[in-house]
Formats: sequence, structure tokens, C-alpha cells
Amino acid sequence: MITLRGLTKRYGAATAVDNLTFDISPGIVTGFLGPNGAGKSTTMRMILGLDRPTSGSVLVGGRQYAALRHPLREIGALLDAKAVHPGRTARNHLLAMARSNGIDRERVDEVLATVGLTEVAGRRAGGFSLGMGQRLGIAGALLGDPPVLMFDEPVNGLDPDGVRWVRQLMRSLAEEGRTVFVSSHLMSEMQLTADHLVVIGRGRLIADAPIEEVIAASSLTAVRVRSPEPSGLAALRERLAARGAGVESRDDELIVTGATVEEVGDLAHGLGLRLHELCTREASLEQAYMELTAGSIEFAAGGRNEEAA
Ligand SMILES: Nc1ncnc2c1ncn2[C@@H]1O[C@H](COP(=O)(O)OP(=O)(O)OP(=O)(O)O)[C@@H](O)[C@H]1O
Repeated sequence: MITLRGLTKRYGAATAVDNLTFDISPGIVTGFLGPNGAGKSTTMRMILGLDRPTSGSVLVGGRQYAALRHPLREIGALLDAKAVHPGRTARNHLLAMARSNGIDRERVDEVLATVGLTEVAGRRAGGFSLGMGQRLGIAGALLGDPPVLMFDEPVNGLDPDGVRWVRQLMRSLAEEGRTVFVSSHLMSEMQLTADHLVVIGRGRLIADAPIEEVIAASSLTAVRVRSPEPSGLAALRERLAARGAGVESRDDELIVTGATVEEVGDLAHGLGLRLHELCTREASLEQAYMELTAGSIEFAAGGRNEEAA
């Protein structure tokens, strides 16, 4: 569990992280989303005690990072895959980390095997490709077998096989009951990986909800209902509108927003309306995300940032 309470970070006059309060729960993958400059990395750095909050607090397993005796055994993190001494071999890099945290040497070979770097363990990390560096960073996060794991853009630079591997790894770490907190700009990947989402923009919390709720809240998520009875369909339309749902009519169908498929089905049943189709048309996470963050984009192509400011 990671607990943030009123977490705030200011750099001079700029507020990078603005009063964030949320919990990151164990047993699920929590995706951390937000436009460039939203404050994701700054938040993650404060969780790891690398940046000091201006105000508010953050606890890992109920304790401050600085109070953890063997931090790598409590929280493993991949923040910057390039933060490795380039002259060190992959194995020596991990051995140094293990030594400073009272972790057995054998564990180094275990994690090297887990991330698929056994064969190159004796090579200097400075010569690693982006993807190999990411794998080494993930090995470092796993080293202490910690209950809490945090990954900043873990699939950056990975090939499709690597992306799939990271997805499966995140899922299995969560299934083992660990807390998994992962940032990404790849919405399609997040949709496949995350159970819960925390979305921030300009340092502020925009959403903290299960992924299905974020998608259901999109204006592009709608219920489609089709019937061969025009008068019944018109009656259904009236009932839905009276409840505040958005309804669009087209030939023999209605497209309904702001009502669940169950509500539409029950109303149709109440009217004795014969249906030929009743289904949900779901927005993609990308569509839901774009709507959520539309007002929070700082760095946009085509001048959208001016509109948002
Ligand atoms: N050391 C620093 N000094 C001054 N400003 C900083 C510093 N670190 C971050 N910032 C500012 O804080 C804001 C948040 O940056 P941060 O890197 O946390 O965003 P992010 O969500 O991780 O972005 P990205 O998706 O581009 O990685 C940005 O406006 C950034 O310029």
C-alpha cells in the first residue's frame, strides 16, 4: 500500500504536484496517467524519498521511505533505466544493490534470469540497448522481492515481445498480492494491464477509479438499442430523456449516453417494447483519457495548450 495525503511539490513559483490524496492498493495494477509535465515522475520521486514534499506526506507500507531499513525489500522501483554506472556489468550493478540491502547474491542470478539477461550479465551496462536497460532496471526493482513495486514508463523502448512480457509480469506481481504502480503514455497497453487508474493533470488529481468506471464515464461510451416498433422507441426515448440521459435517434435505433445497459433494458421491458438489439458501445481508454485531460495539456501540437490554459 502507498498512501498519499495532500502531497504537494513546488519548484519556485511552479507547482509540479498539487495536493494529491489517494491510496495505491495491493493486489491490483494501478496505472498512473497524465499528460507530459503533469507531475507523475515528481510524485514517484517523492514516494521514493528522492524529492522532499513541500507539504503533505507519502507513506510506503505505513512508513516514510527514509525510515525503511532495507528499502529495496520494501519497495522496488524503475524510474530511470539510464541511472546505471555505464562501466559496470549488469551483474555487478545488481550485486552492489544487493549488498547494500542485505540481499543474497543468489537472488541476483534469479532476477537476471527472470528478466532474460542471464547471457549478457557479464557485459557492461553502458553498451546495453534501451530495451536491455529497461530489463536491467526491472531486475533491480525485483531484487528485494518487495511487496510494493513502482515503474515509470517500463515498456519504453521494448519490442512487442518485451511489451507483452512486462504486461504479464505486472499482472502476475499483482496476482501475488503486491502493490503495483505503473506510469505509461501507451493507453492501449494500460487498458490491457491496469485494474485501477489514477489520472493527474497539471499536478492535480483528475480521476482515481477502476478502469471500467473511467471508460464508462466517457461521453463516447453509449448504449445502443434497436427496435422494430417506432412508437415504443419514441416512448423509450421520452422516458430516458426524463431521467436526464442523452438520446440520439437514428432510423430504428437509439444511442443513449448517461444510462447503463441495465437501465435501458429495464425501461424497455416496462414499456413492453420488443427489442432486436441492446448493447454497450464502449469508448477506448484513449478516448476516455483524452476527454479527461483535455483541459490539462500543457505541451500540445497545434496550439491546443493555449486553449487549455
Ligand atoms: N527539478 C525540477 N526543477 C524545476 N521544475 C521541475 C523539476 N522537476 C520537475 N519540474 C517541473 O515539474 C512539472 C512536472 O514534471 P514531471 O517530470 O513530474 O511530469 P511527468 O508527468 O512525469 O511528465 P512526462 O510525462 O513528460 O515524463 C513540470 O512542469 C516540470 O518542468
